[in-house]
Amino acid sequence: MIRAHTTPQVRAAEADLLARLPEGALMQRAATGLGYAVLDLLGAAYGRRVLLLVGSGDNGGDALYAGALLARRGAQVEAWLLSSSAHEGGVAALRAAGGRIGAVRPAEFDVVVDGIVGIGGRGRLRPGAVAALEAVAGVPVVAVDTPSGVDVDTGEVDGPHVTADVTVTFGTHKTCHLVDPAAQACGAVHLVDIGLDLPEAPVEALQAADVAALVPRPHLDDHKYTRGVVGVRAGSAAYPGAALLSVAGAACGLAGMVRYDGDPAALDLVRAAHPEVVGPGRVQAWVVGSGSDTGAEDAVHRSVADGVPLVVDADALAFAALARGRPAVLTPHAGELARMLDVDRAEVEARWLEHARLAARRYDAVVLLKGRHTVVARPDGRVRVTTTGTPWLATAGAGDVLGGLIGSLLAAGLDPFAAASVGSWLHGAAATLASRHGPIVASDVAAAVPALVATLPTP
Ligand SMILES: NC(=O)C1=CN([C@@H]2O[C@H](COP(=O)(O)OP(=O)(O)OC[C@H]3O[C@@H](n4cnc5c(N)ncnc54)[C@H](OP(=O)(O)O)[C@@H]3O)[C@@H](O)[C@H]2O)[C@@H](O)CC1
Ligand SMILES: Nc1ncnc2c1ncn2[C@@H]1O[C@H](COP(=O)(O)OP(=O)(O)O)[C@@H](O)[C@H]1O
Ligand SMILES: [K+]
Repeated sequence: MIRAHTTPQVRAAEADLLARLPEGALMQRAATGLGYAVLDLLGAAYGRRVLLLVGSGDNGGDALYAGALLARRGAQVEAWLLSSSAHEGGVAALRAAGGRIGAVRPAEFDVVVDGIVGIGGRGRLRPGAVAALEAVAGVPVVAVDTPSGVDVDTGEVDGPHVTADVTVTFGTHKTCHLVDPAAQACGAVHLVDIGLDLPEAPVEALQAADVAALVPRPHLDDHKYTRGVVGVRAGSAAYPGAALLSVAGAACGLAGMVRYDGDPAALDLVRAAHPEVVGPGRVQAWVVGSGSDTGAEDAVHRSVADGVPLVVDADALAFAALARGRPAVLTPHAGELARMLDVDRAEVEARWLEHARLAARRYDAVVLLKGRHTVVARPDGRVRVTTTGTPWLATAGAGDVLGGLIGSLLAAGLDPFAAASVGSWLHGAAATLASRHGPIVASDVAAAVPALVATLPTP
């Protein structure tokens, strides 16, 4: 599991550790990890030209000590101090190692180390820092802890900021490493363990081993009904394709059986494509809404009346309030969530975390906000971010497959938060598997799920 802690949590853990360690030891751990990460990116130190952008705080201190490490290995290291003060020990260490402090010609560097500001940043980047970023445009950047200019604890971005190739963070991930738009500014994120003892994290991201432990697997004595039956109320005469794709997601083999309860003409198409699918009957979870057209409200009503967990997608999201307080997963994209909350889509896309949490609280259900890094929020504010996937997944019908997949996990007995986050992880990873860097369509994603599940580590 990747865990993202808040700045106050990190500060508290840092204070605890600082009290037990010799002075400066924590920064040395951070700077050493940073120095080796820069070395990795450069391939070698000797003769390489490194520019440090140094702010007044400990973030700049990390950059200076890492610069000293690189200078001792033969790199030409220069520091551009952006503030009237800088970490004194770091400045002395860089000087002692042969690094230079002062006037720089930015175009000539192999890498820029962004030590402008880390978890101590407040508000927009100052003009001096913005000018420095403009001067080094085009040079690869390693960000220290966080890309300067992004909001560390929300993942929001308001104004100029660093766009890094690599971000080296310390002790734990922060929200900005997972949640867009800030996550897009991080590049590859490397975590350096500095020994912090941290509490439970409010934001996390499942990894393959976590999914392997959560994904339902049949027991020796299972039969199809004990594995769970998922029902699909999606598609209509106008949109039969939505029925096919929702069923394709539900019929990836993770539940024991799939029922289709919708338009008769769509049922014929569903049966032709998925002969194993049966008609209406008792289920352990419903998937409602995609392509339901005018039938969405009735479908939500009947599914809620059944008392089993449900996925509410697409057309049915307009009636999501009917599922309030039920075990439910609502699966809007940004435009749909904007309508559910009566705000502009741009507001949702600027503040993913805030809006996913707000909707989860307001609808008293798990809300899965679809995007590049999908955000899954519980009513109590706990969040999982999906980091699997590929931009090729932005294709019509991909959301229908996701709804069906999550429904099958609900039917198999996962709670809504687990079903949504595991389903989203599998969906993204299946898309990557199917795509192999090339185009895919929604049905390819569903077709790749069984092979993907087979590659998961055995828990
Ligand atoms: N926590 C840990 O466990 C460990 C933490 N470590 C490291 O410490 C870092 C945190 O250091 P920190 O607390 O000194 O704050 P930091 O991010 O350097 O910034 C503060 C200074 O920036 C300035 N400034 C503020 N806003 C600004 C803006 N918008 N635009 C421009 N400047 C701005 C402001 O300056 P001032 O207002 O004084 O001019 C303020 O003094 C952390 O990210 C990690 O790298 C590791 O070494 C070891 C383990
Ligand atoms: N840029 C992107 N990178 C990765 N995944 C994306 C990106 N854009 C969208 N997605 C994913 O693609 C899917 C699109 O679903 P949705 O918007 O509901 O489409 P549709 O309604 O056509 O099915 C979602 O799972 C979403 O998370
Ligand atoms: K930084």
